[in-house]
Amino acid sequence: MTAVPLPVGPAPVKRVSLGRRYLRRPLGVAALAVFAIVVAVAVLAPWLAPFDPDHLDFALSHATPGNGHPLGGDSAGRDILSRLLYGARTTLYGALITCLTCVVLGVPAGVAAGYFGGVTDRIASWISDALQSVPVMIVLLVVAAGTGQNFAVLMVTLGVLLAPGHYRIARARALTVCREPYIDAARVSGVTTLRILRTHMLRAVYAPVIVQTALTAGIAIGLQAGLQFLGVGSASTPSWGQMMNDGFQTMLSYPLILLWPSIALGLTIAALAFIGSTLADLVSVRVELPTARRRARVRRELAAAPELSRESSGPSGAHVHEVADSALRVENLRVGYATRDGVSEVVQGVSFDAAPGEVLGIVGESGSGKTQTIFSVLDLLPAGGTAVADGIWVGGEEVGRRSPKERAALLGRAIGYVPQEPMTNLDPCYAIGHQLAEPLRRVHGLSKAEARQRARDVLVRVGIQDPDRVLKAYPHQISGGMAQRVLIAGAVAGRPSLLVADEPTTALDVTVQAEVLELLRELQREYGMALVIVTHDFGVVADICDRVVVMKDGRVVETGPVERIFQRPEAPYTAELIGASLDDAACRDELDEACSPAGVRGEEATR
Ligand SMILES: Nc1ncnc2c1ncn2[C@@H]1O[C@H](COP(=O)(O)OP(=O)(O)OP(=O)(O)O)[C@@H](O)[C@H]1O
Repeated sequence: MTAVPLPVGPAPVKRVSLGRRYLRRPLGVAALAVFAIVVAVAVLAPWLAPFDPDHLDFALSHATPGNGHPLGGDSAGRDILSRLLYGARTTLYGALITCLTCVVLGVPAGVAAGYFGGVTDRIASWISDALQSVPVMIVLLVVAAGTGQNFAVLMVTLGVLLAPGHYRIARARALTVCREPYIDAARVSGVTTLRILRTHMLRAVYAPVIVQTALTAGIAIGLQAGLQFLGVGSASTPSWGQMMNDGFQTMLSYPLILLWPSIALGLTIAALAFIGSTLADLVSVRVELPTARRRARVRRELAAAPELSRESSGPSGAHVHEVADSALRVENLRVGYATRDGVSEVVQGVSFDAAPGEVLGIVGESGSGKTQTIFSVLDLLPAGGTAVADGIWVGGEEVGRRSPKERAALLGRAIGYVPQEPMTNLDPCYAIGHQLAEPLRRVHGLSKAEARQRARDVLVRVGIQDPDRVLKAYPHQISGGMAQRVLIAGAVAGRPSLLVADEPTTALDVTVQAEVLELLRELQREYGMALVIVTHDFGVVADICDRVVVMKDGRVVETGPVERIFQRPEAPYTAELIGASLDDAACRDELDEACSPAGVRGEEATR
């Protein structure tokens, strides 16, 4: 196999600017090129136009292309090419006025409504709704009649009528951003409201506003042409809408007169629509989903890695049980992400196992690869992540080579999962009862009544005092500790043989942490499950684990029984981690106890 160099550890993420990402989209680049040509034509029209656009030459009336007039002449005998070039000026000038009006009115109003809420939001939203219910064309015709067809006033009016688009986008973005902790932090540290609005809020809305502006420009150009087609606007100013009106009169006998302005209008509106949708794609999709080819490349490179150097990237960790005796066995697991510089390998040949009835802790500092390891076991790696392993066994059966569908079928049946953040893992739109009963019905085929009863029973089992109230409650109506109990109830409701818990206590306060750990231990004993618990805290390991796998930089640095690891850590990194946990949790009795030889829990460290 060819040796492929792998950068060890995750490569730093390079921020690529919106402009550079845009230039990688061929359709977007083509649209931008077309629009740039229209802009250049509009600016350079006086130099490019071969004739005065209003010069009448009756011999040119309905003339076909040729004789120094590449596009021929219109009904009144004017050069079509010259009028088309000058028409681009009118079109873009009108679109510019409309877009500026939308941005100036819609964006500050939307940001203020989202940020301040209350009366400001109600009034601004009411005005926006009212403007949206107004028939645009009729209002424009009335304004045209009332202002002597003043083009600029018409375009400003159109901007006012289209401003709700910008308002809604800015408001929605501001509503999300103003709840972010960094905005609270800015407020608390005394940053003025004006500065928060200017630096944080406006920066957050600029990308969607650019997208909306591109789309609005297309709409404005279309409506403007419609008005000119109806005869609104100065007859002495060349415009594409007017030219279309002229061509429409003689469409059957001289179709070319209608064709040229239609092409110009169609191309410009299409270019703006493609620019808008390319930008929308770029600002809304942050994660690039890997193609099948990219995935295959990562897989090939990961598979090639062990042959490079066993010392630097070979398997790490060890097994202590036979495959048939293990609830979980992972052999030489590698996880990689494709980056511009090659594959970034975030888990590098990790091996470990856990027996039924055993509690295995996977411990390590932040970024050591714990979550990536267990997500590979669950087949829940984020988009872009690829895992390869010599084998993953659950309950003695090899599952690593099964299809994604078969892997998914293990979740909720053979494998239960308790996540880190209880609140974000419960859907705020559904009652707890529904969220617990639904998987039992879908996965285990229970009837509605049976699923509800099973959900109630597990809630009682995880220590919820008033299960009937909790079944009817929505996530925001229960505490974080209760939410974690609910998730534990959901994870064990299907009676799995393996329970995986990812930092299950990190988001909870200290007293609730101890209760949740105790509950996990009890359930694990009662159901005879293997419990694999991911944590960065040796206190948690001391509390409930039998064995521990210590990870650093995507590799296993040490594996062993908890008592041995605490008393005689072999790797200096393990000793460092234990020391840090002791410093952080000076009053945690279990940790002090585990570290003192006298405190060994009776059992000898036999493995
Ligand atoms: N989607 C991703 N794309 C690229 N790299 C990633 C991705 N997710 C995680 N990583 C990288 O994988 C490495 C291991 O991450 P992992 O989440 O497993 O760490 P961890 O040990 O669980 O730490 P923590 O407790 O902070 O989550 C990290 O350095 C991270 O940068």
